[in-house]
Amino acid sequence: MTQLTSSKVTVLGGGSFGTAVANIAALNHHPVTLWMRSEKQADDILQNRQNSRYLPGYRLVDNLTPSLDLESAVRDAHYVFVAVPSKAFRAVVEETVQYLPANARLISLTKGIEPTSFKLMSQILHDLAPKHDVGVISGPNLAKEIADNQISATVIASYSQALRQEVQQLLSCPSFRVYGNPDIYGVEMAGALKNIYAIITGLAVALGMAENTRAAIITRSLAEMSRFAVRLGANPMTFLGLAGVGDLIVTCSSQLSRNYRVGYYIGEGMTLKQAIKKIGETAEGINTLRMVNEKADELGVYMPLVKGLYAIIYQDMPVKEIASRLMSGDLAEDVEFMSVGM
Ligand SMILES: NC(=O)C1=CN([C@@H]2O[C@H](COP(=O)(O)OP(=O)(O)OC[C@H]3O[C@@H](n4cnc5c(N)ncnc54)[C@H](OP(=O)(O)O)[C@@H]3O)[C@@H](O)[C@H]2O)C=CC1
Ligand SMILES: O=C(CO)COP(=O)(O)O
Repeated sequence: MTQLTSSKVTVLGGGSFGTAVANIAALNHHPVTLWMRSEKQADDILQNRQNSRYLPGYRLVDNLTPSLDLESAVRDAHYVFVAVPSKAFRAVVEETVQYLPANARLISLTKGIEPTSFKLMSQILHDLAPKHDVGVISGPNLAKEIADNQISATVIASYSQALRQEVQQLLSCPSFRVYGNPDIYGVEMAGALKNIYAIITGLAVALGMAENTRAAIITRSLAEMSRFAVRLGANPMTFLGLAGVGDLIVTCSSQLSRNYRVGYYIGEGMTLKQAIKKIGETAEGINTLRMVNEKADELGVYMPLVKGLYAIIYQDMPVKEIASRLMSGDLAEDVEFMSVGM
């Protein structure tokens, strides 16, 4: 692999993950521009070297520069990472493409699915910038732990081997290791789906579930999400890697996960609206749940955990009734992607 020289990196979206990834690239001595829409947050970074709204207490490297001007942020970028929530993704990229240099690589950091089209973020990038190489980063990557330089690993997925290798070099450092995977669809789908199961686990923890229960939920979640994604074309092996089981474990275990906290607060008795307001940041799993529930019906894929959470959140069904339904479904084999248990 050839050594990557200093490259201009731009990250679109100054939330927790955009800021954390921008800081890693800056730590690796690349000049980094972090584009955001809030003047207050940009000033905060310039003056205090921190993003107090999303990553309070973490010092940002000096060669990370905030910007409010999309054109100048993107104009001479080699790598453009997009880290805005999925509901804003298309609009932000639509505005960006007019300024993109011809050889710029586009990489999504977003873990969600576009409503109505059911497109993943890389598919939106392909739609809007068909001549550009596209990639996706996904894995067990809680933003605060990355900002804290805790040892973490992730996956860069792209059909382009050159892009995969470049991004591996761009972001790898002593606390962050980047693996490659050509299965862009599987990696991206895994990142979107695991948010649903984090909500379920958070809810179950708030209701006092035992450790056996958590292990059963996580494992059956993995079977369910793989079954769904494989039906749509993903490689099942991807789900045994960092972007699959890795991200599922961390998001179903940590209070740092916003999706897990949504479930936890609902388990404590809040309404969905109250839980979202309390978190005040992006929790993609809520919208993903609605879309996947509908798509599972359309495709005829068996997804009892998705169905159960949907019934609890959107149809006011009591958790006890859903749990007892899950435990009395048809008995099935364990280790098989198309199994129908739980
Ligand atoms: N946080 C994490 O640990 C991880 C997050 N991700 C994924 O990254 C994506 C982004 O999440 P994250 O950074 O955590 O989210 P946050 O909620 O922390 O921040 C969202 C950011 O997007 C900005 N934004 C929202 N809408 C727009 C818009 N229309 N135009 C411009 N900027 C906009 C917000 O700006 P403003 O402040 O002005 O509203 C804010 O800077 C999500 O899909 C998430 O799943 C992936 C891995 C880890
Ligand atoms: O994707 C994440 C960790 O990999 C972050 O999860 P949340 O969006 O639930 O905080």
